Amino acid sequence: MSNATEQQEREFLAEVKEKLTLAIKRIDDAVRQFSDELREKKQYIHEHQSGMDEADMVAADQSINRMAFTGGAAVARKHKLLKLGQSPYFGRIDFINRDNERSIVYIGIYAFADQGQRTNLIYDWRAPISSMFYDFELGEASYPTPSGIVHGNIALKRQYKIRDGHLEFMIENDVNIHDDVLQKELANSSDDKMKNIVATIQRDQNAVIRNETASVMVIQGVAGSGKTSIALHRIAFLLYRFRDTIAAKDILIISPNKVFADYISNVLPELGEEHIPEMGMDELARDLLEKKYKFQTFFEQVSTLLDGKDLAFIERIRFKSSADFLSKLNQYLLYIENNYFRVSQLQVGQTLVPASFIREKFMAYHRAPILKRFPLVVKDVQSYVSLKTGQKLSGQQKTKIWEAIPRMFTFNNVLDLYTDFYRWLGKPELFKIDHRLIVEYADVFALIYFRIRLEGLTTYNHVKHLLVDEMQDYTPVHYAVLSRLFLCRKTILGDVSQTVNPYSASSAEMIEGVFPQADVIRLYRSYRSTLEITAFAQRIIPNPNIIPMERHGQEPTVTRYNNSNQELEAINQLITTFQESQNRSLGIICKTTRQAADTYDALKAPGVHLLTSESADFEEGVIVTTAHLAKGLEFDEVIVPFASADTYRTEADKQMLYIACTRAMHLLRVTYSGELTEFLSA
Ligand SMILES: Nc1ncnc2c1ncn2[C@@H]1O[C@H](COP(=O)(O)OP(=O)(O)OP(=O)(O)O)[C@@H](O)[C@H]1O
Repeated sequence: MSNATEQQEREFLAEVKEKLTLAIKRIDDAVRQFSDELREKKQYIHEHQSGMDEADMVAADQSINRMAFTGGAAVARKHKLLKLGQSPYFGRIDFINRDNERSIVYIGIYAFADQGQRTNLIYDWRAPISSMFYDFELGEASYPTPSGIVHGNIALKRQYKIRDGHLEFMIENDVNIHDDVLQKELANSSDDKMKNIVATIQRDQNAVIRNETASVMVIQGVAGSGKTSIALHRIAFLLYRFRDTIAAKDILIISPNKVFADYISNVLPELGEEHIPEMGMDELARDLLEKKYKFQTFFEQVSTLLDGKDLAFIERIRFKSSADFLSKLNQYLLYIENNYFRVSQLQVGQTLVPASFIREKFMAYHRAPILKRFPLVVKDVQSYVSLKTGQKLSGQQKTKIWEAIPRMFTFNNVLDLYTDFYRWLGKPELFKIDHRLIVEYADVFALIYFRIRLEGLTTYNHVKHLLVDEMQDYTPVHYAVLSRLFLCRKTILGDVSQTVNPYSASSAEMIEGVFPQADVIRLYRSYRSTLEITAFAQRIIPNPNIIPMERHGQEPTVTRYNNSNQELEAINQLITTFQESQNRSLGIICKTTRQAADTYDALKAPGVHLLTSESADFEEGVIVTTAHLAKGLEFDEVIVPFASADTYRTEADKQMLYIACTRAMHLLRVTYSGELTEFLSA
């Protein structure tokens, strides 16, 4: 790039910064004025309160609220401008349209306009025109607008890295794009929160982020393909694109655990959006079962699986995770509707209510959940009787009808019907409920499904977009529940290779079976790990379709120690080395909760944290945890201890090992004593 060009760019940056400072000052002045006015107004009301009637008070209140709201919006705007001051923009395209008009489009996290000249100095990355930055190189380009597609040419394309207001570097994209900047971004060390990727969103990712039409979008992406990042950017995009109809509070993220929720909590605020409501699947279950049943959590189910080999337990899980299970549940519901309402004629006083009348009414309410039809049928029977007799019913007669009708149905509570389902199926052994009445995790969503179908549950109508991460962990029954409760658009993402329970994993195809209208997107490029780490993880679970980034680092190591004490000593050494390095996060990822707790106790070094299913935050530094909890997270360095044949034996263990290794961005070390697991010995 010529010196003159660079000079021009530096001048432009200085000008933008100056204008930002001015805009911030204007906001400060306005906020000061607001708060003065607000104070005066309050003072005035206070002094004149006695002379004001109800209407005056309401009007005064409203005007105060309005002022406070405007003041709040000004403060939020200032916050954004301060952020822009740190890094005003990251890209530029010069677009020449068919009328030969040139638009210079600088792109940043938010838009910023020059008030004086009424021009846009910086465009929001989500603006229609900004999409060309991600979608095109130099030459022909186009972008969609509400009034049609605009065609033209990109004459110039640049990328910038501006940090703390200083231009660190600038790249002219004449040939191959993005890669330099992307490489630099990926080489950075990771802290305790997920980062935004607006400056380097890739083309296939951009298509997912900006998709406006899909009612259900299923993203199957390999480890580190940016699924979670993309889903969050998609939310930011939708909030921008549909800002008149969707607000942050209308979105719900269903996340696997609190730590993950904490880990991703930064991305949307960084993009200028408010915090999005979030909920765990277990939390949702607790809500829907209204504390009527106690149940095993998903985390406990996985721990039980990893601890031993209870074949019957596995069999129960396997069956209840199948699409066949869902269809059997549906068949049973149809069966009881047709067979369990055993009507007989009912005598009320002198009147005989014919069985056919009662059945006909029961069937006529086919839109209502079965257990909710009885009160409706009762009302009809009452009307029938009073019409026949020409008299009002006595209290006794009413009671008789209220008791008799529900009794015609074989069962009238959900748990009894659910138990009966297994009898009907001829497999009563598939339902186990322990003496403390704790329901197994595999039954939880089936029970909820029964509640929905038999009793009806209110839907989450206020939610306008649902985001479900780690889709592979949920079964057809989960999705049947979600689709009945959330009638809104959905983004569902995950990776079938990263399941923590191989007996209940769902693929994109299976989810497509539940949502036939879904757009299914597959992502194969992996960004997180160095090529060496990705190649290493491929030895555990090969995926010929994965496309690793051309980013190199140290070859992962597999080291044997004579015993676990020596192994722990070596890990202690590695922690010291890490603490002296530039890297900011180190994950020591074990298979089981017990191993993680023991390792943590044995290490007891300062700055080492234990992450459990109870933890709420993801802390920077050294973290000891399990593969299950580390799923979705990433670390600069990862140590996978105890990788012996004893620890990693089963299919479930293999998955855990894969998840553990794919958490590493730059450095991976595997340690063991005894014999190495067969999953790594090939
Ligand atoms: N376009 C991109 N530019 C810069 N970094 C990216 C890009 N896409 C992904 N990344 C980075 O790759 C890493 C993995 O992203 P993310 O965690 O979203 O992937 P994922 O597919 O959800 O991973 P996993 O399923 O393995 O948990 C993150 O560090 C993210 O910042």
